Amino acid sequence: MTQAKTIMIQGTSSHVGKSLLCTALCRIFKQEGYRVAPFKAQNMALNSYVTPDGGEIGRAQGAQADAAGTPATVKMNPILIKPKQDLHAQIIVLGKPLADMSAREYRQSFLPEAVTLVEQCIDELRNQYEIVVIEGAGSPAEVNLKDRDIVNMRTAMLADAPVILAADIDRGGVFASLVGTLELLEAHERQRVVGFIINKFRGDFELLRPGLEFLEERTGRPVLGVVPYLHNHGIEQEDSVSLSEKVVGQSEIDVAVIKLPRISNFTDFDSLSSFPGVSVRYVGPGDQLGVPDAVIIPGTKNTIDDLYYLKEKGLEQEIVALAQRGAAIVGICGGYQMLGKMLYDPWGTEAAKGNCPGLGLLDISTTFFAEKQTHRCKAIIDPGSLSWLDSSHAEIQGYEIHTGQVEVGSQAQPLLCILERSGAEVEITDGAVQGGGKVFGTHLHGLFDNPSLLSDWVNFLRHNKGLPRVEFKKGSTKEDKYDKLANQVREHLDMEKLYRIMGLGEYTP
Ligand SMILES: NC(=O)CC[C@H](N)C(=O)O
Repeated sequence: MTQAKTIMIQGTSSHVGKSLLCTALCRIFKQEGYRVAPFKAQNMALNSYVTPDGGEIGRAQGAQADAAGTPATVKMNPILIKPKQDLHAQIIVLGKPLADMSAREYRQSFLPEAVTLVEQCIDELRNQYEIVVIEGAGSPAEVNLKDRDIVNMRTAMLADAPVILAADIDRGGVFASLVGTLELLEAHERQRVVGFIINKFRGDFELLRPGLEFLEERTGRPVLGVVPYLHNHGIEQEDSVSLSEKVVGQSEIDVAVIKLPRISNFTDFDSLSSFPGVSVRYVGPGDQLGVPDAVIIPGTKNTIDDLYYLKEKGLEQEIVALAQRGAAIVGICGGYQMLGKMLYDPWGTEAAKGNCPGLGLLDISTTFFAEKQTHRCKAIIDPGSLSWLDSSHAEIQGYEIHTGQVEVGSQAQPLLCILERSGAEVEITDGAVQGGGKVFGTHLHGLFDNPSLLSDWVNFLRHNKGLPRVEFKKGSTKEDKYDKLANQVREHLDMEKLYRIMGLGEYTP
């Protein structure tokens, strides 16, 4: 059986744009007619993606599979590390939680097996697809971590992948970081590096040219592309760094999202922040909550510890006071659980801290179980639960990632009924509402990615302020965005050289 060709993007550091470059490559090769799969051996992130069969992987590989036009599978990101408490993380293996481990336990008891797992996944993908686009993590030159590397050069060797080193010119130091990274690699690793990509360029190309010549002369390797800084591409990246880059301007509707220490799936609010007239402010430690029109408590890897955070920072009282003044309050997943009266953690699934009273804005109580629910869902909002929702907008989609189970008390009303979970028909109520829809919560992530529901909610907030209705004009689709990204990146890549390096034959534009 012929195995897929492979190409790997590694970086000189984190956040040089590896994920986005891999997404672009997945789409470029798809456009060229290849069957493409993305791969990253191990991710550390709290934003995760639920595969169609209910497995949990990093969001970047999910987006890359979408860009490649293939269903995401757990093999594309077999290990996902979700930091939970300071020194502990939940280790997700092949889409399901394996155990909570300290860094030391991970290294000693799991890493040796991990190599075999990574190898099997790469082999399977290579047997099934024609091209596998592989992403590294951080930098391959962390000499202190070399013995535990499974995600950079170890993966490149297992996949027999040529490696392109990418660097971020916007940060500066690009020549030193590329030459320095090469220098610190072992000879056999260095041989794998076939060229460079200078990413996030926004200067005068003529001024850069001597630098490129220097690089090629000094290292004997080509610069395969100088890719411009791409703004507003609208494509998800999972790094938490990207949250601090989100900028907000002045606008008519002020939505405050509490930036919990273990915030998860903050991509939930991307569509909301693109809605005309809405600004989404992430309120972190030291930021003022102020008097927003709505407060959203987002998902969290650790509801109980993050609830203590709200209490310690005085945010609990502030949010309750805002609710009393009539602000809209929304809780998504962990944030939904926090809005309730009590949270019980009899088995210490979340934290060592046991039970904890919630904000009491919804008459619900949550108990955390060992079993985690990860599903893509179709659901229907209960008629009459949200006074502001047009009844023709009640069918929604979302996804679940939680261990908590909620009981709804008599003062609250259930929000919705899940009708399909991971492809199977079900009938499960979820979420709760009080005050006709002023305060509500649900376990479903991706709620605001339902454009009609989003528009109705924003217009409800506008109505409360005496502002006129606005319609949410559907922007470009995800498919258009991937095509645009691919076209922009392709234009700045030496495709002929890339094809030759990957053994794909002649490139015909
Ligand atoms: N995604 C989330 O917000 C999860 C909430 C909570 N940690 C649970 O597992 O139930």
